[in-house]
Amino acid sequence: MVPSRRTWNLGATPSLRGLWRVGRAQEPQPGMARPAPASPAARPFPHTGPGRLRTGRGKDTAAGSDEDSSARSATRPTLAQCRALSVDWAGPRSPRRFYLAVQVENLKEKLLRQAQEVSHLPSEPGGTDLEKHRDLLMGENERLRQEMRRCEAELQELRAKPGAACPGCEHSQGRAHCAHTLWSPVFSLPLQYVIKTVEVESPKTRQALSESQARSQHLQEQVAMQRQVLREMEQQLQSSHQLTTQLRAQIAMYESELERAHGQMLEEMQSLEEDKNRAIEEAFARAQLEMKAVHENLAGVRTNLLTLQPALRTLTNDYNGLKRQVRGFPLLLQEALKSVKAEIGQAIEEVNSNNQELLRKYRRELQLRKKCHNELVRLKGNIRVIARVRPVTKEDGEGPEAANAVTFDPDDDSIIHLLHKGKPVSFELDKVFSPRASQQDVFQEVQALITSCIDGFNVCIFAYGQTGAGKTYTMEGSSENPGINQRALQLLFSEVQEKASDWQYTITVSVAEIYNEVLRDLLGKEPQEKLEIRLCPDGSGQLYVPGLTEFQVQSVDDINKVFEFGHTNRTTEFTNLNEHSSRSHALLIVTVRGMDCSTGLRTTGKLNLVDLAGSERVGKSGAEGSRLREAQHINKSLSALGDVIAALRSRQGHVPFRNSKLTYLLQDSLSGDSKTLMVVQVSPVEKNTSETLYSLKFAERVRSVELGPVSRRAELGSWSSQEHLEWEPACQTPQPSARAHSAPSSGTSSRPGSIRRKLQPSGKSRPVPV
Ligand SMILES: Nc1ncnc2c1ncn2[C@@H]1O[C@H](COP(=O)(O)OP(=O)(O)OP(=O)(O)O)[C@@H](O)[C@H]1O
Repeated sequence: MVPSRRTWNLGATPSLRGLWRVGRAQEPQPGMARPAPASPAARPFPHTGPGRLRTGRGKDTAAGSDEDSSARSATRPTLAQCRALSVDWAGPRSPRRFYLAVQVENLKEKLLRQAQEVSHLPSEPGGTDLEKHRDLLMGENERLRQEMRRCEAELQELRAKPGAACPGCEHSQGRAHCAHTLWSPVFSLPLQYVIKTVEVESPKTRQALSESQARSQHLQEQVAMQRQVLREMEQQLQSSHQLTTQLRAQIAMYESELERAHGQMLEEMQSLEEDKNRAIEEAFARAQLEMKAVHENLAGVRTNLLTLQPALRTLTNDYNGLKRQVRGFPLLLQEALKSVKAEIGQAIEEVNSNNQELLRKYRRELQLRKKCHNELVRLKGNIRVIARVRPVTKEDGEGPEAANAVTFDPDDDSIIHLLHKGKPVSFELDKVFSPRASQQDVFQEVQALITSCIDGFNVCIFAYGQTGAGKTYTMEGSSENPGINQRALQLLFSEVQEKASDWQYTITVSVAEIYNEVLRDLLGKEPQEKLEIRLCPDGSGQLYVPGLTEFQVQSVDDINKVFEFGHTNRTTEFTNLNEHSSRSHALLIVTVRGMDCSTGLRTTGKLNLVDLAGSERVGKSGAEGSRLREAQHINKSLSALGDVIAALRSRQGHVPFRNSKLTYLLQDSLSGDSKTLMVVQVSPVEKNTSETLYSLKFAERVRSVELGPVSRRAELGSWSSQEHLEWEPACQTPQPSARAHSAPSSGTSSRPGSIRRKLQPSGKSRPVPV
């Protein structure tokens, strides 16, 4: 404890004894050298600091005299030192005075330092240690000040006694302030005491001071922290103050706005109140006006009511009158119905009679159409001859023999030119098809004939020509490019389909061949069986073939099956089919039977599609045996066909149908108003020009037979038997006269190609060259 250290016990502590020795050591001895003058910048007496004293205290006594001598030299102050300390240096430089001055200076310095420390200590209350330390320091200061005052007083006193010599002082003058006076027990004790006290307390003070400084440092840090916290809190408080100020300003603003809004609301309420009152007043005034108008209307209505009452009475009377009338209405209705029924019956009768009339007209028109068609065909020629030239094929070979010998007229499609043995020969037919003509082109030419079959006409289409000239190609064709046979049946199907709403049709087909004048059924179960042609037992004069199979066909598929079946029968029968087919006539007989659903009218038409045997003159080439026989039969049948066609065209009374099986079988399809078309197939190459020449001559001859007037008349009589129209027994309509319809128009002037007829020799047919 610092205060306890202040209890002085001078003789007890070793430190005091050390200090005493130091003090003695510092005493100037006689003969000692003056201390060396210190540098002006140095402290007045630097070696007299506490450290120096402490070092001297411990070691000087024991160690030796080096330090004592230096200390002694140091204790004598230099002139400069004395001046620096404002020591009166007029007399001898007394160490005593000098020490006092030094003491005073040291004390001042110490005092100043401690005063600084005290000023640096924080002045806040609550720091207990700090406060104590400060108190201590202040007490110490006070004590030091007192000490310093005392030293100064002593110093003054020494100055004031110039005559007092100090024993042992080397100077006689100025003894008054000789340092020796310091040695007097009276004077020296307090100083020693002070020195010792300072010497003793200085380390403790310094230690306490350092501790206090450390604590002070710590406290300063804490204080700094507290100050920081305080500053932050002050800032927060300041910002809170600012916020509060702002909020208060806002509240004030809101309050003023509220007040203003309240004022406005009051004003609006007042104006609304005024509006309301005004509206009520206006509504009231309006209501009063309306009420007045309603009253006026009511008065008017009352007046009207009074005037309407008589009208109402009139209406009531009318109503009663109507009621009475309604009561009598059923009677009226019955009467009206009766009269209407009578009218309707009359109308129905009229319609019936009209219908009858229409039916009659329809039938008449039908006959007229048929007549027109007949006339058209007649004008074209009932027997028409066309030629088709096949293209040159590989089978024709090469070289001059395969050279083309046939040319055409670019301006007239009925002319064909043949170069025979270097001579050009021309023929005129109804139409000539070049090798470029397609199957469809040829079919186009014949399809009018085919459709006439649906109307009940008999039609015959022949393919005539030498072997390999293209007869089968034209009639049958290939599956990809079918010929007339298949296209004809397809056309019949489509036509029949179109008329299905009014007519019922059945189409049947038969396939036969004539080989060596033997007729065979290619669809029968016994294809090798010979068939005969007979007259119908019904006395109609019609021919029929007992046992000839007829297949009913309804589609193209059915036709294909029929052809396939016929082909199979032919294949199994003959080993060399191609050879055989060239030497036989193949016939496809299509029968179309129809019935008009509304009139009951029945029709039957026959379409004979004939692929004739090759027309080449085998017999003249010296053939023998079966070949000769075949050739003779072919010759016979083709001659017969030529004769028949010639007879028909020339309208001869007798037509030699029975001269061959072929003409006999086709009799009903060649005579009357039936239509015949012959397609003469022609090979174009040089080697076949002879056969081509004969074929074309035959075709032209057939076509160019002149119709004589006698034949026509005679034919008029015979044609009446060829009527295909049959009538239902129920229909009482008289059968139209076939004669009338089939009669040709007067004269022949309307027939096209009359110029050709003038050029042709008159009518006798010649036998077909075979
Ligand atoms: N217009 C044509 N276009 C192309 N090829 C044809 C034509 N006409 C005939 N041909 C071909 O000529 C060849 C002989 O024809 P096709 O068999 O029809 O003669 P054909 O007169 O019927 O003989 P056949 O009397 O022996 O039956 C066949 O190969 C056929 O394909």
